[in-house]
Amino acid sequence: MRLIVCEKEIAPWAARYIKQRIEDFAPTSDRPFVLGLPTGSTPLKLYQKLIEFHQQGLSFKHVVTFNMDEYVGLPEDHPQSYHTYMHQHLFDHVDIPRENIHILNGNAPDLEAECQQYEDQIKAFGGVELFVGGVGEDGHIAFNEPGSSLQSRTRVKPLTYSTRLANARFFDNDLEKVPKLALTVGVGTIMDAREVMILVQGFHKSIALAHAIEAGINHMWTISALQLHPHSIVVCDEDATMELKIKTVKYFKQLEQEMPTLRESEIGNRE
Ligand SMILES: N[C@@H]1[C@@H](O)[C@H](O)[C@@H](COP(=O)(O)O)O[C@@H]1O
Repeated sequence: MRLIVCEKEIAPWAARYIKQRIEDFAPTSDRPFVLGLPTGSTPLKLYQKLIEFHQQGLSFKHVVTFNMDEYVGLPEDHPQSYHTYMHQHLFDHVDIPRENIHILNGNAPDLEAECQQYEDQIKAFGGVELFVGGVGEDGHIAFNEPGSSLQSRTRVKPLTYSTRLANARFFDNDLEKVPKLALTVGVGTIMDAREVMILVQGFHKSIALAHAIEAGINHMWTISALQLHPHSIVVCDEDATMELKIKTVKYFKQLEQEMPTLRESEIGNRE
């Protein structure tokens, strides 16, 4: 695992990394770059940066995206649906073809079939090249709440009280308006990606980050599954490191200083 500690903003590092991965991959229509994407407040600046890069020439024409999750029962055009979020904050501003965009349909008549179809589509594209994600305060990735199987696949998931409380800010601070169910890719789906990059920002995520980096693998902190991934990167700000040992932070910072290369694969034996 790489831990990138950014002094303030994490978006510039993360956006540059994604840009470089897409450019190095040199995607074509026959061999697109398959990118997993998150929602939430953390990736907002990342998307702004990617739009800037697009304005400077980065193309998403041969990028295929799979979003992590979507609420169940929220109309697609609801201001808080992840469909709306993604179009507003990224897709409407770049040259990605509509047919390359995949977001789970939380209004599908058969939700289980919808989830299975999503898994099949990912497989049909040869898997996800880079899955970008955020993390909840309770350590969840996508909507894989505490206690989720670390081998889980895309499925319907009830949201915990704490997640609904955290997300009530997007629903007029009214808990009753926050959906109780979501469709989400599983921990196993994320772990199958060739590379995973998780963004962690703010003091309120520091306990989750400590569980991800220093504690054992535990289904109560689904982010900790990343410890088993051969190519994972956690990009965080200083505030998020507050619960980590000073020694841990120094160690990872030193590693980055000594090996200033962007690609894990080029570093080879570092995991
Ligand atoms: N399903 C999403 C997660 O994918 C996201 O990582 C999390 C954190 O969001 P934020 O970045 O707003 O803290 O929110 C939701 O629960």
